[in-house]
Amino acid sequence: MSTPHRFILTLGSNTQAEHHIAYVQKRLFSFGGCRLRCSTPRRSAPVEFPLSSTPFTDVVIVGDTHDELTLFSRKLKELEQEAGRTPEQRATRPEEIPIDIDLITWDEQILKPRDLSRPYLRLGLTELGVELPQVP
Ligand SMILES: Nc1ncnc2c1ncn2[C@@H]1O[C@H](COP(=O)(O)OP(=O)(O)OP(=O)(O)O)[C@@H](O)[C@H]1O
Ligand SMILES: Nc1nc2c(c(=O)[nH]1)N=C(CO)CN2
Repeated sequence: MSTPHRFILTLGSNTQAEHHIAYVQKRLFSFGGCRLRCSTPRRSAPVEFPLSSTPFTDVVIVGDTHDELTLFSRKLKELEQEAGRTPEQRATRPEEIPIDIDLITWDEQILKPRDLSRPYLRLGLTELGVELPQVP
């Protein structure tokens, strides 16, 4: 079998966070051929989010999968919608984030450079003993 791809992702929620994060974690664990390790959920003030001052809860997940990037990204987008982040919800209540799934890295690629300095990501990675890929 091919070498698996290694990823780091974050789950963030500012609305019924415990419920939405638990739901998405359970669904992620049911993805075939995907190994995961999760940080403890952490609450913190919103970063770069002018729409609301409600705290976010975030979980950092590291894992590997035999899926290719396009398929894995599509599964995450579908899961986001299944968990309540539908186009309708985004349009009508943009200040509510039931769940935001952000794929931060894929093997050595940084997909979301903007998120790298966020404290919730740093703290979760430290807890998991994982370093970010080095930018050349
Ligand atoms: N500066 C901002 N001003 C207004 N809304 C923002 C701002 N930053 C984030 N948002 C809102 O937060 C949501 C989550 O941001 P994020 O960058 O994760 O985008 P996304 O829509 O989930 O797309 P992606 O697929 O890139 O993750 C956005 O959809 C937007 O509604
Ligand atoms: N603390 C924190 N701040 C954020 C987060 C997040 O998950 N946690 N997500 C955002 C976009 O969805 C914007 N700001």
